[in-house]
Amino acid sequence: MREYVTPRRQAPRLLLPPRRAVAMLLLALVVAYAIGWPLLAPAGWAGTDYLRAGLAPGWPHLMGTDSLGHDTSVRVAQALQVSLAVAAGSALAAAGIGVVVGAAACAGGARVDALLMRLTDAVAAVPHLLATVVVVALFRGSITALVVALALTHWPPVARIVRAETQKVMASGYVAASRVAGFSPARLVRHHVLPAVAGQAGLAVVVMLPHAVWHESTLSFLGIGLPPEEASLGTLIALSREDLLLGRWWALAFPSAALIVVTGAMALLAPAGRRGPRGRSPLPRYRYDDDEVLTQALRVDGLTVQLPSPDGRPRSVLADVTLAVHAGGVLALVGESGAGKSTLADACCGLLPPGAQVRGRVVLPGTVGHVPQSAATAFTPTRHVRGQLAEALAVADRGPDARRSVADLCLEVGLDPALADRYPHQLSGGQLRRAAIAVALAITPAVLVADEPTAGLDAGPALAILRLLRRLAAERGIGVVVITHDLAALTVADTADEVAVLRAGRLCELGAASRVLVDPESPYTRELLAAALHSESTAAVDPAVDQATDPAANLGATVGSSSS
Ligand SMILES: Nc1ncnc2c1ncn2[C@@H]1O[C@H](COP(=O)(O)OP(=O)(O)OP(=O)(O)O)[C@@H](O)[C@H]1O
Repeated sequence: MREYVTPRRQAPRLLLPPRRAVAMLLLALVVAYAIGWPLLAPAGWAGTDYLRAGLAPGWPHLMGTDSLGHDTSVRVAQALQVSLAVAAGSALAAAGIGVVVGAAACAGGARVDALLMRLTDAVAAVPHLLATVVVVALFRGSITALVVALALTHWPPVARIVRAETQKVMASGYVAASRVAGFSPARLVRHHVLPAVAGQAGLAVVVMLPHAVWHESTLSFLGIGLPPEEASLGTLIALSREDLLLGRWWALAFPSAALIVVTGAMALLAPAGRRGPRGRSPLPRYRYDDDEVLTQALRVDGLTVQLPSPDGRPRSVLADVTLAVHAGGVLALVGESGAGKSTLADACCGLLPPGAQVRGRVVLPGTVGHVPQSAATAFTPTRHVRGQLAEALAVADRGPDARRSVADLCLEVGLDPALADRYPHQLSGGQLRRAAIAVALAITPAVLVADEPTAGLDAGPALAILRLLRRLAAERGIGVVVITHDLAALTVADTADEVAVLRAGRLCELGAASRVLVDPESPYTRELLAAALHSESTAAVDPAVDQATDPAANLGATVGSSSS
């Protein structure tokens, strides 16, 4: 027995994760110190004054003074100005070059792409520090030379990411739809490519910032960056060697601390991978209770779900939903678009999005199989279906089904096993649905939740899918929840035992299909039925088509017979 209860309210979401908020605060303090302190400090503190040379930290020179009498706090602030300018300049320039090269490689055709990618490989193959040393040696002592050198040696990763991201976006269905709608190339770039690439370019800038600070410090420390009289973290650390011999530890300690703080804060700015809201998995927690005997395959008790709306406030999507699915039975979940059907399916499968607030419970005696609304999302597009089915069989604890093969699974869902050697996009809509059902069945679920398994299919194939689910429920003795808009198909064939009608997140009718579909109590169900029975799809149900698309008859279907 597994029970899913999430009664806890989640804390309101913060604008920024705490780690990045701390990084922003630290950086703001560093920038304020770097810019503000040289202006606020007494005028003479930045100049040479042998009378105050080598003073230890104390009042009024809190960080002490160096061997020429410069106040260390002012020198460190000036050095931070240089480091921040070099870091920001080189990171922005490298990202800019990378974006231009990556986008040009995508837009310029195969030859330009090959040429630019070979150039990218060549630049990436040169050791960064060595290349930077050569460029800086030609223009010694110039901040501009440092920025140019760092930018010229650090753009290749950005170019590669931008090229890959642009290729992915250009191959996507929404760009194809925009092309068909007549979008010009410039509009495609503005609407689709730039928003996708902007995030990666921004990330590249953030990652490059601390890297550039270290490079600048290293070069100046080695004496090939900025001249010694120019304050930079690298030159201050290099000059501190002599002070250290005289016991003036502060000459090394404060520039080093500034270097660690500024690079640490910049590194913390980069986003980390997240597992869910504030690092927690969005999957539900299950509680096992073997003593309780559950007669149903799935039970939902008083489930209330709130999802975050765009303004961040929770919005009620499901309210106090209670229903059950019997083993071997089919429950059809119907309702208008936006009623909350998919949210209920997601709650049963533990797929609610981060930030969802849940009350009530979902009780399952075993595992749950999920057939997603878009069957293609059940598969990795770059791998054959066979490998993915085999993987699903291998990872599942299948008990008595342990010896089943991919072919058995395909035959069970009425899919020609030969079709499993194709990529997902080489299957028709109906074939892909069957393959997605096969993946869900591979784990031998106690309950199968199929979200709109008939969406986009003609009446015949849609009916065949509903009949397949009916047969699976009976043969396997599992509970099936089928979400559908297709009330016409439900009324034509005996495909559901019970029907639950959702309206605006509330259950407005629940009962035997033979009653609800013939003599509904709720006026809303009557409206839904009337609309469905007058739709074109009802008229299109042709017994001959239905027969031809029956699971057994579907074997051997060709790719060209796409039905969606
Ligand atoms: N991730 C989400 N965050 C916030 N709101 C969401 C999210 N997903 C869905 N919603 C909202 O929840 C409500 C119910 O959506 P749901 O997808 O469950 O409806 P549905 O009945 O399955 O609709 P359809 O039949 O069109 O698929 C909708 O108003 C939708 O805008």
